[in-house]
Amino acid sequence: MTIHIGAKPGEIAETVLMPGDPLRAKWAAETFLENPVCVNEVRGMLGYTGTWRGNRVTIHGSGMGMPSLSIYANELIRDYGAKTLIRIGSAGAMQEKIKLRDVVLAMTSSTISTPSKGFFRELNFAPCADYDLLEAANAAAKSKGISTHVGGIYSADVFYDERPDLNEQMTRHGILAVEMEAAELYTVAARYGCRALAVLTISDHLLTHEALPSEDRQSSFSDMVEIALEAAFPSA
Ligand SMILES: O=P(O)(O)O[C@H]1O[C@H](CO)[C@@H](O)[C@H]1O
Ligand SMILES: O=c1cc[nH]c(=O)[nH]1
Repeated sequence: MTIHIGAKPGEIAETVLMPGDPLRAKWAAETFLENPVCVNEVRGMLGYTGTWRGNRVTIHGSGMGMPSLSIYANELIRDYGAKTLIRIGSAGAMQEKIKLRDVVLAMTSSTISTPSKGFFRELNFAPCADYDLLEAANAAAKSKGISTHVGGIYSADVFYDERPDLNEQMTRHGILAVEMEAAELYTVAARYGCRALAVLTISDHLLTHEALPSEDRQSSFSDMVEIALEAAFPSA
């Protein structure tokens, strides 16, 4: 057990899928895993371990924002031995060509700040995805015919953004989408020699102001869960 995770030693798999929403962890585990067992309920941050095509997988919530994700990623890696961490999140599109329900694979993520910024000091560390995971996820998405975009995203610290000028610059520089966790996931994974990727579903559009109705969100997330599992276990 750790301060934030109640799982016993051995109850967390080396491969962990991390949605922001703990109820998405429950839904994904019950929908995609065989024999899912709840291994964490501390603070309502649900985590489940089961198998997918014979491979052990944990699906564990990260909470919203980089400080929350950082707590869970650190404990999953340092205390439970997680080696591959794949975020399965929602994101807001920042390019016209990207549509609702499209999938974005984050090659890298720009930020104003991450919880790791303090010790990087003057260095602008460039968080990046694990290449093998990225390539496998792209192949899985293509084989399913899912509309997918690969490139840079923005991990924001705030959901209610007061900097339209900054968003304009990111759109201008090709940033695909905004979410709130990937940069810290990539940074913590890099620190401990782990593999990480963010697979994102577009839930709303910053340019067109369209949004998925809340009742459609969960069903629209199936593609990204399947892509994440196939990326983690490409030969399964
Ligand atoms: O759908 P999740 O994974 O929570 O991700 C996105 O949704 C939340 C904001 O509504 C933030 O966590 C953002 O990154
Ligand atoms: O962080 C997020 C997630 C979805 N949509 C947004 O605009 N921001």
